[in-house]
Amino acid sequence: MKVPEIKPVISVKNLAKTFLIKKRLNFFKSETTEKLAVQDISFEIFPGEIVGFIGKNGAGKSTTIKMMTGILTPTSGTCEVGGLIPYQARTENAKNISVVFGQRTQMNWDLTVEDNFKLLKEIYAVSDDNFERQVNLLEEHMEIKKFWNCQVRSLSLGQRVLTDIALALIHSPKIIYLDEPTIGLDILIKDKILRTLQLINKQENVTIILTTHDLGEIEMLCDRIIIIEEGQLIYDDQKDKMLETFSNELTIQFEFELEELEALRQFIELKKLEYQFEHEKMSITIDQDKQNEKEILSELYHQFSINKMDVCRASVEDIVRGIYTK
Ligand SMILES: Nc1ncnc2c1ncn2[C@@H]1O[C@H](COP(=O)(O)OP(=O)(O)OP(=O)(O)O)[C@@H](O)[C@H]1O
Repeated sequence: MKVPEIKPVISVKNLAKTFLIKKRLNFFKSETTEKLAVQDISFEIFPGEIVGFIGKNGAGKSTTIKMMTGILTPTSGTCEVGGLIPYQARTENAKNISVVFGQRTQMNWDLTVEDNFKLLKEIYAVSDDNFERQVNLLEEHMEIKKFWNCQVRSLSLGQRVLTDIALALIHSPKIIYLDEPTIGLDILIKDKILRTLQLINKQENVTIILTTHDLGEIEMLCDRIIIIEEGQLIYDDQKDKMLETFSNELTIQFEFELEELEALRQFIELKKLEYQFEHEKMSITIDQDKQNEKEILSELYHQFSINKMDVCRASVEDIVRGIYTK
């Protein structure tokens, strides 16, 4: 959708996955039930897009991604990634993609970081020149050489995830799937990881598919948001469009003089605004479809002694919370 005339790098059509769950009732009998994890999902992803895949626990995100990476075979529908059917051409597909799980590592714990990089170089048959170029690029952005001679088991969680992401980029994949990459990490390392992903995306045009429950991460990194709910795709659009469409609410927070409380309350009720207050701090919500924000702000300033005013529009988090609870 960034550049519609370019061919999609991922094309998913009417994808569905049903799991068969066998439950033993007694020694002789068992019962098989079906779990429809993904139903009739279709979308296309274009080279260089950063797409946030979100949804509640158990919504079907991982199952969809597992079909895109070739780990699972769909029950029906099709999925094409870089011109390949991932579950039919797993080895070929693996050369074009990388998968990073925040909770798990693809590195060998007993080897050093350097040895893990060299091992993957051999597995993906990366040439010496490309290896050097990529290691230098990753050093520039992620300072991986600091841990070069460390055994993986001695790394902290943050250092390990950072190194895992760097390692995932060593064969210059076209697509990188990240599943909760920054879970449990402190704000500094999280920021470093997200900035590096942004840079890699810009410089190398790597397509990024990110699954996370951290909507701040989505807000910072993603161009586009796909929401999955009970196995179905319920939202797919550019992040900016989502903000534009749904952020018609504006919250104004300010401090006021307590003796003006009653007059202020009358003003707010007359304007039919929603409000909350605690001590001398007031928060009012303006629905821009129904109320004129400029007029209200100007009247507030002229009629009351207002201090420290903040105007906040809805964030991706507010909007998604609204969509989830609909
Ligand atoms: N191998 C499996 N066998 C049976 N059911 C499964 C299997 N894998 C997933 N499911 C079920 O399919 C549904 C979707 O699971 P999935 O892991 O795709 O959700 P998710 O959106 O990734 O959730 P989370 O955010 O918790 O990781 C859930 O009800 C889950 O219990």
